[in-house]
Amino acid sequence: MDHMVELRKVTKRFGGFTAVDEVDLTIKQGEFLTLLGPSGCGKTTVLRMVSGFETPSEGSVWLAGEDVTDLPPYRRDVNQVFQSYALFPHLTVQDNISFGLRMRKLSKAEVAERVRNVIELVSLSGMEKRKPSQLSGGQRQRVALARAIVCQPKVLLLDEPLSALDAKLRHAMQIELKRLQKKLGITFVFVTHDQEEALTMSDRIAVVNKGRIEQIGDCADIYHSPQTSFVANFIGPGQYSRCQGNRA
Ligand SMILES: Nc1ncnc2c1ncn2[C@@H]1O[C@H](COP(=O)(O)OP(=O)(O)OP(=O)(O)O)[C@@H](O)[C@H]1O
Repeated sequence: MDHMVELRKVTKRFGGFTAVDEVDLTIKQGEFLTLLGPSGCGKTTVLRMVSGFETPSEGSVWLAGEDVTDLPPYRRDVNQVFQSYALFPHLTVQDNISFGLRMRKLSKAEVAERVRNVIELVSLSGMEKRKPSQLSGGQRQRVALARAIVCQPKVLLLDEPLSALDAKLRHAMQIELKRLQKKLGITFVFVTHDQEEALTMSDRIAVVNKGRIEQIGDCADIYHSPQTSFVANFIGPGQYSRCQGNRA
């Protein structure tokens, strides 16, 4: 199945307010797709309809060719990394990461093996017994990421996952995250309001404004051929070097 995530004419209203307005979006298997737009434009609401925490007012949501519009979150093969990380403070790194697997009733040996692999993948070896309070921001972010990928979801949703990090660490994690995504082949739907971050990481970018997708395309499309004045102004000059780094 080439189309991993599909939104068909999805609208979400909160009372009389339309937060998401007839959005059509198709995301390919293994793609890194970023929803980019200013605060309040509807990015998180789109993500929440993919995860199932929000139900569309109109339209349908499809995952791997299946209409999941009416399925609850736990029946969807997606996982999410939150801005706040949402780690359990009383559990060690190891136990935070294995939590979801233990709920799935896998054998102890299999859980241990998967956790070991993923800890190595996100460079947290040696930190297994620490609690979140004994970690730096970047290390906590890695735990959150490890916890999300250890269950091997088909789709990973990331809502501003790097926004709590300082600029230097943030840039390092952008590169790291992109590398991991390619290696794992998981479809990523990434939310940010940061143009530079979107250009650095994405295969394609959907620019969102007032609940609508204004334009969707790869970095070069968005940067060189903005189709609306909103896209042109929002992307702004001077960001293209990021994009070229990404294409290498
Ligand atoms: N449960 C809700 N009830 C009422 N309005 C809501 C609800 N959730 C979101 N909204 C409104 O819908 C709009 C889109 O919100 P959303 O969180 O999707 O934006 P966003 O683009 O993710 O913004 P940010 O970058 O600030 O997180 C906002 O105006 C918000 O106030």
